[in-house]
Amino acid sequence: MEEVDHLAHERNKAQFDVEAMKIVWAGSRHAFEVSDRMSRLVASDPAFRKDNRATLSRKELFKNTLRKAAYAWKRIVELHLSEEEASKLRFFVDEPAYTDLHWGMFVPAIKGQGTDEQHQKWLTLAYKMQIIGCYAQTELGHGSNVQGLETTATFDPKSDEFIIHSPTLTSSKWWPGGLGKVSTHAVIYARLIIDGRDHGVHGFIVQLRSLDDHLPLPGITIGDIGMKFGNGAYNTMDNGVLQFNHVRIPRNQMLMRVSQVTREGKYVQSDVPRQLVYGTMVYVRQTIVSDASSALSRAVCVAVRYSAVRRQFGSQDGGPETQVIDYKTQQSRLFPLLASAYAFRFVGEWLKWLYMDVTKRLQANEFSTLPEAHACTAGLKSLTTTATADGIEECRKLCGGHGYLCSSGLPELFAVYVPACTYEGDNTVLLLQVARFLMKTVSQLGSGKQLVGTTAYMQRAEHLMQCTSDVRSAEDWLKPSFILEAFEARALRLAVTCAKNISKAPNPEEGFSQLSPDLAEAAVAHCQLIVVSKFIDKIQGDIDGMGLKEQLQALCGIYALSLLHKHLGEFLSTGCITPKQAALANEKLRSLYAKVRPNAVALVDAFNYTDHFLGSILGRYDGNVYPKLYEEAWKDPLNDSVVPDGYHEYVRPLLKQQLRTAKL
Ligand SMILES: CCCCCCCCCCCCCCCCCCCCCC(=O)SCCNC(=O)CCNC(=O)[C@H](O)C(C)(C)COP(=O)(O)OP(=O)(O)OC[C@H]1O[C@@H](n2cnc3c(N)ncnc32)[C@H](O)[C@@H]1OP(=O)(O)O
Ligand SMILES: Cc1cc2nc3c(=O)[nH]c(=O)nc-3n(C[C@H](O)[C@H](O)[C@H](O)COP(=O)(O)OP(=O)(O)OC[C@H]3O[C@@H](n4cnc5c(N)ncnc54)[C@H](O)[C@@H]3O)c2cc1C
Repeated sequence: MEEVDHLAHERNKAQFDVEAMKIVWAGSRHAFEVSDRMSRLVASDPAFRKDNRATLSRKELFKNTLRKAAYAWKRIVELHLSEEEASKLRFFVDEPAYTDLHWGMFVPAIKGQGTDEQHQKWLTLAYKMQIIGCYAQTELGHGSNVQGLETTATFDPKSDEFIIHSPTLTSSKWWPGGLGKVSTHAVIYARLIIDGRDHGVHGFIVQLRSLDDHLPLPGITIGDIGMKFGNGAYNTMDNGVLQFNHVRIPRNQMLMRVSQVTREGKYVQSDVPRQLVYGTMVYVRQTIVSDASSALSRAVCVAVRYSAVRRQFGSQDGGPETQVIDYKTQQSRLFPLLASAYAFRFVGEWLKWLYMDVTKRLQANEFSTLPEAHACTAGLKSLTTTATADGIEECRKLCGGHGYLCSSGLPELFAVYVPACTYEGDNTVLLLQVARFLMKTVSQLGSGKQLVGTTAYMQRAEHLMQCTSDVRSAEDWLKPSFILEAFEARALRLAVTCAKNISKAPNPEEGFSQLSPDLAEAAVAHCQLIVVSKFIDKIQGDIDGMGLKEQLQALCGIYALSLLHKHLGEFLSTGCITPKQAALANEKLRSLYAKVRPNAVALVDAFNYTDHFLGSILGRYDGNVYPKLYEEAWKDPLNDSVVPDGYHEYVRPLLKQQLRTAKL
């Protein structure tokens, strides 16, 4: 049967080269080709089927994930895939698994905090998956407060070993992914105790399970922590609980790049800053920002395509009804999310560059950019995951009732995504880290210290503290200099106000605590400025292809001006713009929505997602929604029989009783 493209009329309207945009989205032609090849490989292999996840029991679901992970690894080895290809393959398999923690945290923790000898021994095994590792930091009693962890690693000079112990219930490791049922090893974080003295939290490699029969080693109690939010979703992961009862490990299993314990039990701190113990988190936070653009773009792709298919009201003379994407309210909710997906993509690219830069410097023992890398990764992780989780839920609502069906793909996407606001650092806790960095920076203003990187704008504090915007027409709001100045002035003024108020408190810590809600807002303003400025940088760089720049400029304007609209109170109360200028911004925003409207479907096509990856009937490429929704309903196990299980036990007696009552 000939396939009909129900969205062809939308695609024909596009005013830019979609194929060229696919390359901009992917980052380069090479990245596009790898991504395209891997997505097709996964989509065409029935072993990676995922449409039944919501109906499987936890045990079936988990076993299915084990099968897929093993099969994925087999394909990676058979096809000699590079690291880049393998990680794309994993991405398109689209199912959280223990392998994420093995490759995403266990390996990076050893790489970042281990010595050359430790790399030699452990990475060799880990790269071949001859051991499987996880990252066991969080405990039942402490997650955010890493310094509060209670697990102990006590040095025993007699045997040259550490004794790993969980002294309390709250010291049980709790949450690590891959720990519950699969990992053979873990990097665990514990307090280093030597001769009764506590040297704080350090990382140790500990074997948890036998490599022969997978049973926990003596002294180790281990299991899964139970069902999590949503059907399918993150329940493919075995988040675990772990207790140690005086478990001994050799001294050389402490990760010793940052500090060492000698044979004599002497604690030696190297020149490397202690904060490198937190280095794995910096790495993962950076990857989470790119993941945010993937998750948001996926939800937006579904909502845009479906909004173009769905029609409600407005039929005249028997003509077709209005496509819901033509309602201005739909556009004002949907297009800022489309713009955010692009914005997060570009800031994610930049953050990856920043991370690689700081890593190179660290290798050369140059640590000066570490605080900024920490602030940027923490802040952008917080900003993008909050916006993405909220955005996925908004996309579900944008799809009306059908968005609530699992076959829309959106409920599972939300359930699997929303813990990103908590893991790898609670989003509020991370904003307060950014705020500390900002307060330090503000305190250095006027000291003559050169500010660089993302705080360089504060160098112009004298101007930014008193300037008023020169915007005179709606068109002015498209000029990068006007947008940047408004965002810079708002961020700086919020930060300076916080600093002034803190200085009135009895002491800085008390002041910081009292002001923390305002500080979190100042941190958001600073992070939004980073995203806006990186979007502008991207457009000002080399972008080839018919109409691409115009579309990206429109999206950048929508991203910035919709934020301005959302946070209008801050822009007005800090005196960065006037009410008249706010009205002009709104006027511009409306015209940008109109500009994006004919291109909306093509702008989501540029994500190049296969129907397999999207996993959504509403987001199908061909827009053939209704027949497929109808077909899908009949596949539900509840429709296996016409009369449901339980009818004879529970429904029929009820009906009979009502009949009797009726006769009475
Ligand atoms: C299929 C086949 C496959 C094939 C292969 C294919 C490959 C597949 C690959 C797949 C890939 C998938 C990716 C992974 C998936 C992830 C999944 C999710 C997993 C989630 C994991 C987790 O969930 S894992 C636990 C994370 N748990 C936190 O996230 C705790 C937050 N809590 C803190 O992070 C600290 O506790 C907190 C608050 C800073 C206070 O720290 P604190 O108590 O020490 O107190 P302070 O605030 O005073 O900080 C003292 C000074 O340290 C500075 N500083 C602080 N942090 C710093 C830092 N990171 N770097 C530098 N500097 C830092 C600070 O700026 C201060 O500096 P200064 O003194 O100069 O001011
Ligand atoms: C799906 C999932 C997977 C995970 N995987 C892993 C893993 O692989 N390995 C691992 O080690 N951990 C893992 N974790 C744990 C995760 O890192 C922690 O849950 C996270 O760091 C938050 O810590 P918490 O649970 O202690 O939250 P809490 O700190 O208890 O947060 C509770 C509330 O208190 C607030 N709060 C806390 N401290 C402050 C403060 N100083 N100021 C203001 N407000 C504050 C928070 O904002 C939040 O609203 C995972 C968690 C989840 C949900």
